[in-house]
Amino acid sequence: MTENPAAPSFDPRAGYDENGVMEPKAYDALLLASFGGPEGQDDVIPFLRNVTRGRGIPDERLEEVAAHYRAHGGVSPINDQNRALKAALEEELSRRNIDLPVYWGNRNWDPYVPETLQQIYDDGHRRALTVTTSAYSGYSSCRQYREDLGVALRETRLEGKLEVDKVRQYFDHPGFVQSFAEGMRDGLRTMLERVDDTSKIHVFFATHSIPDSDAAAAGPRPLAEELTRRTGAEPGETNGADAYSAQHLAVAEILMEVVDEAAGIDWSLVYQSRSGPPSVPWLEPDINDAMEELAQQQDIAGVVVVPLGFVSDHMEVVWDLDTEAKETAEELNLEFVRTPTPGTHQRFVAGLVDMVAERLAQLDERPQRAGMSEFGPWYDVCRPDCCVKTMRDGTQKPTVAAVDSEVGVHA
Ligand SMILES: CC1=C(CCC(=O)O)c2cc3nc(cc4[nH]c(cc5[nH]c(cc1n2)c(C)c5CCC(=O)O)c(CCC(=O)O)c4C)C(CCC(=O)O)=C3C
Ligand SMILES: [Fe+2]
Repeated sequence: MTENPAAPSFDPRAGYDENGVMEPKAYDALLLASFGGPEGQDDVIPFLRNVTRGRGIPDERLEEVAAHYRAHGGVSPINDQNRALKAALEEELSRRNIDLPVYWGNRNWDPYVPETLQQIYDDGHRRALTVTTSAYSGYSSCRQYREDLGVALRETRLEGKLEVDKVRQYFDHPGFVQSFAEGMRDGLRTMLERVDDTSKIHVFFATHSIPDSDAAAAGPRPLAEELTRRTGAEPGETNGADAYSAQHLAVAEILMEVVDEAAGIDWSLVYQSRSGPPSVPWLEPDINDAMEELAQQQDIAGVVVVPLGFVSDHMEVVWDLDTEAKETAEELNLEFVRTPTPGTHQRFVAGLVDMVAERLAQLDERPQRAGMSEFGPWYDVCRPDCCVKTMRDGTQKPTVAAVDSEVGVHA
């Protein structure tokens, strides 16, 4: 199915409405799609080559990143976290008497997405619903997953045989938000025991930096245009003027509101883990720079870091926050508390299963679509050109789960 991005027409046979809400279907498999990570020293460089495939990241940068993995025995914590999440999803599905087998496939390491799709098909399933370990809109966090699924369907020749849809981005789903809220409560209590003056505490909401151009392309075009207008930003200017940062700011605001311990405490959204050449602008400020500037400007004694952009404690959390940002705090004589990621928090897992259950035609009762911010609940089926990125050779990859998807539909 092809859509004209300028004037999308909605084909009622496609099974979704003009708000991108997909009608329930009889899905017969659930795919947990994640990033993947190395499981030993020998995996580190091949893994990094996979991640940076076709993007010309210099070897020096790969070596720099490799060092973070090397220091942890060449093992990323992400795979064990996904095994635990898969088990938790299976348990929650079974608790609710939902009969849906769960499969796991990664973009960059074994088990890879194409093999997993083949396995799903070989096991006799024909309609898979995907949940990714990524909550926000953007190329890396949404579209790249949809592309990898689209490319995998072509590669395995399962196009037209296996239908693949995806659960919407869930940044403002109550399950995701509540798991952060609980961690923030505990983290702030710990901080308040060390620093008894709230004016000397600052909350940093930390997320993955992305290129400004990816941020500007995140989400549907009309929303990006509206945000740019609303914030009075210059074209290309970010931080609230693009869907990626606006979604984070909206969730941060909700958290500051629902967590009583946060009353009277200042906060800001900061970024981490930037890569790529310095000539390409990425979202700023970096958490370390922001901490230094704050310490210069104000009488500050402690920082609470909420890893708002991350679903589990993977390498970018344990290295860039728990190692580097913590060191910066120590140098500046600041107390440092990093609050938990959702991981396998019961509210988070139940929230993911709610979003799956909403989509299942075989259930008598489906949960309401929930979303706590003005942006949610997000689209089940992405808008035309959502989070688009044109490849270096000028082509675009096939995607699933969007109105302009050509694969993954009509099994
Ligand atoms: C938005 C976002 C998420 C969250 C959403 C999602 O989950 O997808 C995410 C997750 C992750 N990113 C991860 C690791 C890496 N990300 C890299 C590179 C990049 N990430 C980017 C963005 C994101 N990344 C971008 C714009 C690049 C630039 C290069 C490119 O255009 O691709 C590189 C290459 C080396 C480097 O340049 O740093 C590595 C090794 C791991 C695994 C950690 C572990 O092993 O525990 C995870 C979960
Ligand atoms: Fe998207």
